[in-house]
Amino acid sequence: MAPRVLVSDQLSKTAVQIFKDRGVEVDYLPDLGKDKDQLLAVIDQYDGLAIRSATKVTEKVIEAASKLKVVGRAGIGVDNVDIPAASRRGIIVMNTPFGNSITTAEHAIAMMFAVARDLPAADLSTKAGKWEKNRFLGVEITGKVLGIVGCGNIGSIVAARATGLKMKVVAFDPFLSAERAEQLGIEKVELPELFRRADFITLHTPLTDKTRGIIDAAAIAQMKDGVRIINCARGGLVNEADLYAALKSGKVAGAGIDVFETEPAKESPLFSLDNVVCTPHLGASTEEAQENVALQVAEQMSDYLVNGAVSNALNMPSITAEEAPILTPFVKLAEILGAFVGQVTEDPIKEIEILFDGATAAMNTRALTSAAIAGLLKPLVQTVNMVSAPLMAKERGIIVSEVRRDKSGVFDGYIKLTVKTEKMTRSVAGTCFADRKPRFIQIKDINLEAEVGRHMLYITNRDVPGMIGEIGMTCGRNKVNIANFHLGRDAKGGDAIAILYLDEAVGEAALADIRNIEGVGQAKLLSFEV
Ligand SMILES: NC(=O)c1ccc[n+]([C@@H]2O[C@H](COP(=O)([O-])OP(=O)(O)OC[C@H]3O[C@@H](n4cnc5c(N)ncnc54)[C@H](O)[C@@H]3O)[C@@H](O)[C@H]2O)c1
Ligand SMILES: O=C(O)[C@H](O)COP(=O)(O)O
Repeated sequence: MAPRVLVSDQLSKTAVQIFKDRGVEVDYLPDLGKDKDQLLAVIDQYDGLAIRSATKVTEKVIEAASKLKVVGRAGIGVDNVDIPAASRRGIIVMNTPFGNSITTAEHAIAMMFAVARDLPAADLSTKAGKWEKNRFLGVEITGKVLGIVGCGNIGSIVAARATGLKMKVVAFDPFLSAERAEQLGIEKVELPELFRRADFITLHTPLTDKTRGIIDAAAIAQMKDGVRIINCARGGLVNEADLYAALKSGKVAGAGIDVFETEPAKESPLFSLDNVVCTPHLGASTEEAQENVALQVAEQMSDYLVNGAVSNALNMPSITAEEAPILTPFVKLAEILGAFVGQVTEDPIKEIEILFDGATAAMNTRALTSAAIAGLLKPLVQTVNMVSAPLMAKERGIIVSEVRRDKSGVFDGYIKLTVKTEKMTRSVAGTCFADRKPRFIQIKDINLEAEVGRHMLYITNRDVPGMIGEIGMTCGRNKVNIANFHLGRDAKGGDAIAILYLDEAVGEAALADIRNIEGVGQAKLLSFEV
């Protein structure tokens, strides 16, 4: 059945055409996202949800979305999506990190000019027939210091535009390297210095616990008298009450505000001030940006729903369309290795080490690791998948580590999973041959070669004569047909394992009979999604 997507925000119709062209059914209901009850009522019908900022993807929406696999944000900010809740349910959240950056940077620059020259107030006054030539005395931006808080995609574009306008740019961003600052022709400074030196301040950070209220009364007190502040990033970065007070007192000469603490912002004390220019979250609203983000989100979501390719996901490693076919059998293998240890290990797992040998070391190991953890946790949490697995492992305090190494044996590449509990360490290794089918190649450091079946019996035993016959006869007596029987041992007469691929699952009685065979240690029925 074709996957089905709901577009619940005002996206360009380009998205609809792309979904259709890619074989995805699509319902275009661009106002539905504003009505949370309606969204809750229909969301269980969809595999994908394409949104902008008006749709709030809350934990409640995610709980109701029984089929949902992907949320696609046509834009950058995902603060309207409960990502931890989505991750827990294995739903990928993706955005389009670059599609509207230029447009938003241009809006910040437009705001700066509008504030510097009182354009909206002058426009209103002129249209009212007042011709107040003496009322509006602006400031030049040439030669002024622009302080950029947050110098990522948008902040960097603003920096480039501002230096072109002959401003002196200083920036505060903990992740801005000295080389990048030099490349941009700007000065990297700490926040207090930026506050002290800037004539204009523009914000381009996400809203996080650290950035909330980054512009408040205490910050404003450190600024130059007559500073002008622009916020085209997120409401909440600026404490609006503190900004209002500073605008009233004249400490802040003007502000350009595109985003508000509460949106839609239908009322605000800021609206009463002439020296504030407000827009209704229009940063990304140009024809070009909206085409870009709609096209990109529809392609990314279709790629995922149709081919399993993942790009720009915020809660899962990327898998490109090119690597998806090569990676898929190894994702399955990693999941099966995880499922093996998850089923045979009875004590709580403390640590997981995933060794990527040879060709597998050059693959997308983050995706493979996620798949291995997902397989391992499945016996405990049925709903876990590659998206939710790393978070769930973390929540359970399991330490995960990856090791990559050059080809070390006869196989071109293999994956080995080792888990540690309080009491023991257990490992399993596997590979995929040219037929793309997963095989176990080592269990508990004992070499063997076993295909993976839906139902398997895992037996540890002493290496004594007659064991194969005993196990075979016991299965036969219990009417269990063996499709394949693989053996391995560490030394003659030492520890051995048998792994049997069965036509159907064995019952408890048969398992008890096998456990009663002289020399058998563990006997466990395993099942794999193959
Ligand atoms: N108004 C709009 O319509 C509109 C449009 C697009 C984006 N946005 C918003 O603009 C913001 C920036 O977007 P972007 O694409 O440039 O994001 P980005 O991730 O590329 O850049 C954000 C930068 O902020 C920096 N940062 C994080 N915490 C910081 C802190 N405490 N102090 C200083 N810097 C910090 C990061 O290191 C990063 O470099 C986002 O909040 C996004 O949602 C708004
Ligand atoms: O984060 C973003 O991309 C912007 O805030 C744009 O939001 P919008 O798509 O709702 O205009």
